[in-house]
Amino acid sequence: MPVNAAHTALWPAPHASGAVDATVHVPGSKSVTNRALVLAALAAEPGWLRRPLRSRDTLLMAGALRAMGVGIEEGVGPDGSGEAWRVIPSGLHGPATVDVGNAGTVMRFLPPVAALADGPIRFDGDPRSYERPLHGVIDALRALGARIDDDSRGALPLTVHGSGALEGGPVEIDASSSSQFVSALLLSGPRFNQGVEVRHTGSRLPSMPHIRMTVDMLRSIGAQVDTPESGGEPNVWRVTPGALLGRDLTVEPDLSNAQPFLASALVTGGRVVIPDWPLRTTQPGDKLREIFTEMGGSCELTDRGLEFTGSGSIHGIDVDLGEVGELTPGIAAVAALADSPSTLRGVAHLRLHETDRLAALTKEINELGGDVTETADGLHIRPRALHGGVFHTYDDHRMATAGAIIGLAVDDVQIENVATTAKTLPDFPDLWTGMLGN
Ligand SMILES: O=C(O)C1=C[C@@H](OP(=O)(O)O)[C@@H](O)[C@H](O)C1
Ligand SMILES: C=C(OP(=O)(O)O)C(=O)O
Repeated sequence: MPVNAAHTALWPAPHASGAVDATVHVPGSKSVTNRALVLAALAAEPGWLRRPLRSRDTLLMAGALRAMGVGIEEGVGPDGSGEAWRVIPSGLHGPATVDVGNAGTVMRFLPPVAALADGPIRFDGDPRSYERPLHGVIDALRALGARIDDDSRGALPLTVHGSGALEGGPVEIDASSSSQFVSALLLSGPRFNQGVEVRHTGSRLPSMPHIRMTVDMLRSIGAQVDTPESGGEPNVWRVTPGALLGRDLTVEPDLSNAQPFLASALVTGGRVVIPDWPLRTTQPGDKLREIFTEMGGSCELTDRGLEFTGSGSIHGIDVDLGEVGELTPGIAAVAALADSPSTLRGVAHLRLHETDRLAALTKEINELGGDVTETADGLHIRPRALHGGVFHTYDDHRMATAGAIIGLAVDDVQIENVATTAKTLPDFPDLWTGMLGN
């Protein structure tokens, strides 16, 4: 394989010379953008998506839907303001090839869409995508009537032989390795002949806010969804078949990508404002208001956005992150700089994320002089004086931002392949140096 210069490049993580005081406009949510694209593509009429995130994961989603026949055009929204995509649904068809990259949302949300297309849709992606769990989606689709060739591995690469429709109906899955299995089946459910009834049979289910996001977004375009929270059975979600409306949706800022900026206020005893922080949201990043407050900050939602202030001290935390697993790398980075130990629990499934995040965080923080140990389902972090060195990212955007957080407080930290932040936040290096006033 040719050596990719971007991969080996080292980015000197800026050291903060004083308390940060900045307003940071964080681009749109990956999870909202990719759900909105799928739902708009399945709708009965065109829709608008304003302020969509433009990053590797969302451009892969848009490219895949275009390959299946969906129109996604650049434009300004109906009110004339802001960048927007106009999504024009059409008869989904193959043959087509989908590159999922290493995007969980693309590899899991699109096979059910492909089952509704007419013709074969081939799915392939980065080497890591072959290792990420997909069996829940594949097995469920087969049980619901789809034909899939996957070389019996239950993983990528695979081909979905769509026949233009899917019977649907009740299905059992074990989604303990990824909530995205549930979201994937629910998102396409309104277009299955019988809708879908998903029953999760595993002992635990991570990332519940992301399932709530799926349900909320389905309901907002006219789908009928019964959930455990709306009086249904525990662990059962039911989507009624029906047409989806074309919507005009403005994407919220990505609150998980706001994390490193908020962390900078904690680490430097400074203040950061994130404009357009939603008052009500299903994004897991909203939990940062609570977690980072417990770790020593304070926050206030004002008409300027979320104003977050660090006190100058960082406290350790004992917290179950099972609902908000994608926040783990950033919390681990802050915890490594705290005045007391931390225990992060409930995140065993992170071993199958972009990289094995528990192993990667342990190794990289320890190589800077830290004292982190892996547990069965998380990390113990005992803060120690850290020193500079190379912080490897393993093609994981959240490892890169975690390293940048540590670099604020520790001299001479170099981030290998900071360009991997393009997965969800291509502007990260510029936003980071801009925030620091460089
Ligand atoms: O549905 C989504 O948009 C996501 C769900 C979560 O996945 P897992 O349940 O696999 O952790 C999360 O970690 C990921 O970043 C985004
Ligand atoms: C786990 C993540 O992404 P994905 O959507 O690829 O699962 C993440 O963004 O932290």
